[in-house]
Amino acid sequence: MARPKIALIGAGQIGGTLAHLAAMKELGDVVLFDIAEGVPEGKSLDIAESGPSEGFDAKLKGTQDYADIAGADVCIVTAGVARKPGMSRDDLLGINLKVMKSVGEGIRDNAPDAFVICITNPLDAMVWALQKFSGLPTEKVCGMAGVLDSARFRHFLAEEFNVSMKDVTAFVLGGHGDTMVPSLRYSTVAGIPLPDLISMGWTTKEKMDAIVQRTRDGGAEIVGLLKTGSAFYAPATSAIEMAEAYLKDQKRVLPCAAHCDGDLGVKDMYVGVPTVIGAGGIERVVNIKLTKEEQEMFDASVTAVKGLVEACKAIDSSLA
Ligand SMILES: NC(=O)C1=CN([C@@H]2O[C@H](COP(=O)(O)OP(=O)(O)OC[C@H]3O[C@@H](n4cnc5c(N)ncnc54)[C@H](O)[C@@H]3O)[C@@H](O)[C@H]2O)C=CC1
Ligand SMILES: O=C([O-])CC(=O)C(=O)O
Repeated sequence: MARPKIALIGAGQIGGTLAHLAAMKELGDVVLFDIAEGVPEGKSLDIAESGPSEGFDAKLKGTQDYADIAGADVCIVTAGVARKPGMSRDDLLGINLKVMKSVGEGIRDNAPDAFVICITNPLDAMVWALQKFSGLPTEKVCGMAGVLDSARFRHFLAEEFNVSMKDVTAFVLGGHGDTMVPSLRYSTVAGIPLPDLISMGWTTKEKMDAIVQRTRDGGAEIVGLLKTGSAFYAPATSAIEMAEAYLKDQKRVLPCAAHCDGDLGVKDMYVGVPTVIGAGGIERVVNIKLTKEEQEMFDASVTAVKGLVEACKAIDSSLA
C-alpha cells in the first residue's frame, strides 16, 4: 500500500519542524511547499539526510509548485507571517488573509480530498477563511490551537503539582487569543478535577488563576523570549498529533478550531471546542455543558472571533 502523503504549505519554522516530525514518525511521504525559492528544497534535503541516522524511509520533496501536493491525504498550513514582540496575533489578519486565499485555491485545485489543518494566525478567522476559499467540506478543515494551549496548561499544571504530565489532562476552549478559556472544571490530575484539588489543599485558587493567565499569555511569552518570531516546536507537535489521529483513525478527543453549526451556541463559525478526530476528519463536536460563568467567558471569546471574521469579510468581499 502506498504511504500517506503529507503536504506542508509553508516551510518556515513550524513547517520545517512538521516535516522533521512527520518523517521521524514515518507518518508518510512529505511535500514541503513555500513561495521562498530554495527554502523547502533545502529543508527537505537536510531532513532526508537525517534519515540514515534516524532510520526512516519517508521521502521528502521541496517545491514551489502546487501540482506537487496532488493527492495529499493531509495538508498542514503554516504559510504566512508570524508576529514579533509588540504585535498581537490579530495584527497579522490583513496579510495572512491574502495568503489563505492562494493556499485555499491551491488545495482546492490539487488536494480536494485532504484533511486540512490550519495553523496560520489569527487562527480562528484564518481557518474560517481557508475553508471558504478552498470550498472543502467543513469536517475536513480545522484549526490547531486547542491542543497547543492545552499542552501549555498541562505543562504548567504538572510543574505546579510536581506530577507527571502524563497524568494531567486539560481543556482550553474558545478562540486562540487573549480571550481563550482554560477550563478548571474539565482539567484533571489522574481524573481529579482541579476545583477538587483546590478543596483538597493541593493548590490554591490564586495559583490556578495565575496558571490560567500564563496559559492565555503562552504565545506572547515565547514571542517575548525569541524576539524574532513565535513558538514552533510545540505548535508543530500539536498539529502532528491531530494529523496522526486522522491518518490512523484514532478517534482522539482533542480540542481544536472546528466548524460549529449550533454547537455550544455558535453558528457558522470556527472556534476552539472539544472534537473527535478520526478517518472522517472532525467526526464530532463534543457539546459540553458550561456553567454560567464559563459560558460568559466562552461567549466573549466567540464575540472576539466574530469581530475578526467580520474584518475578513470587509477586506475580501468574496467572503461576505
Ligand atoms: N495556531 C497556533 O497555535 C500557532 C500559530 N502560529 C502561526 O503560524 C504561522 C507560521 O509560523 P512560523 O512557521 O513560525 O512562520 P515562518 O515565518 O517561519 O514561516 C512562514 C512561511 O510561510 C511562507 N509563506 C508566506 N507566504 C506564503 C504563501 N503565499 N504561500 C506559501 N508559503 C508562504 C514564508 O515564506 C515562510 O517560509 C504564523 O502565522 C504564526 O503566527 C504560530 C504558532 C502557534
Ligand atoms: O503567539 C503567537 O504569535 C504564536 C501562537 O499563536 C502561539 O504560540 O500560541
